[in-house]
Amino acid sequence: MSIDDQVALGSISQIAIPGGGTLGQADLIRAFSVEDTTVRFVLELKDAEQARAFEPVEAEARRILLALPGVEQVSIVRTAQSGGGARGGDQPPQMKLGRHPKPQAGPQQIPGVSRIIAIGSGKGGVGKSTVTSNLAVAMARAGRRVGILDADIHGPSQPRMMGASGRPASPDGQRIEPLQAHGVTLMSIGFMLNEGEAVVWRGPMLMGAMQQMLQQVNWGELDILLIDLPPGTGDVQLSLCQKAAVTGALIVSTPQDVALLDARRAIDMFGKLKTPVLGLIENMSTYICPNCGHEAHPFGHGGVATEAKALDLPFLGEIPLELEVRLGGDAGQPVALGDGAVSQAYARLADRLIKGGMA
Ligand SMILES: Nc1ncnc2c1ncn2[C@@H]1O[C@H](COP(=O)(O)OP(=O)(O)OP(=O)(O)O)[C@@H](O)[C@H]1O
Repeated sequence: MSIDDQVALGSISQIAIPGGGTLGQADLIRAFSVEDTTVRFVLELKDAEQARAFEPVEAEARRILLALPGVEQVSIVRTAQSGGGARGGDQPPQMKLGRHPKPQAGPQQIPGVSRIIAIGSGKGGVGKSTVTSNLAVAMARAGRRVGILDADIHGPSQPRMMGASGRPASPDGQRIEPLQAHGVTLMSIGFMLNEGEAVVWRGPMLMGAMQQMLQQVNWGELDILLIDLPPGTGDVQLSLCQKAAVTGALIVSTPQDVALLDARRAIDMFGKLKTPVLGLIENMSTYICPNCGHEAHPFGHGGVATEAKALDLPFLGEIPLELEVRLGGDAGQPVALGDGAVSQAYARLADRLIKGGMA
């Protein structure tokens, strides 16, 4: 049965919203679409606080839509990407980051966060940040409560990839309110810096900054927090695994030998830090020419699966090389929001992690 999108939209317009009025009056619904049996839309909200307050509205909308004949799936994403107002505009929050770490007895849990997964790579530029943002979106679409901590101090790219340009607020200078983008709770070390500012923390200062990002951010209730690490095997990885109870690490690599060699070093490092490696992901695997459909393998193919086998680690899947991935990343609209081949590859990856109890 085909679903009339105006009927579907109209069915949720009378839902009462926090602060008075109805969803329809408040004009908060964006990108409403109906495809086959799935209804999708974005609820565009002002900030993290409003995004939280709208949880019951989302639940009610889901309930009403699922009761409509023909609707089998509902995907609602709450975003709060714009700066301004209570979130502190375009200035970094008034909170000093990069102080000396507080003494702590071993790795700590983050209150409310069930699992922490670090995403690492040996080599730079293999797509670790792209995989992080898309995997987060895919898991959010699968109904998980997901956060991203962008800890790539040398080149934080999550704000751009997730399209979050505002600044988090820290009203009391002690706690930080993360942003929301595409249904994902987001904090980046990049939000704490002025544009063009370089980070030169090392050793203890870096450890203090990592501790603050983990413990002083109001993460809320999350099923999973993904941590986008800098490439390689440095201080951030060390700080993270010493400060936080990391459930495990995912390693992203392209299939060619040089990348795999570096990936092996990263795997070795996580072993030394006693952080289990949950599996390997091959990025930029197959390239299918959009014009003629020819399949090519610019970086080789299957190298990561072979490596995983040799190291007796799970191979979690491969992500094709596609122009849409880069365009989506540059535009702040991760390709996993759509329905193409790459989005499906991410949905499979998310499903595998969820079914494996890792997310
Ligand atoms: N599957 C893909 N298809 C096409 N382009 C991709 C793919 N994966 C990543 N890219 C592009 O490759 C570039 C590098 O990706 P990304 O920044 O995610 O890598 P990284 O490993 O996090 O890099 P860094 O070393 O800077 O942390 C980006 O421009 C991204 O859009």
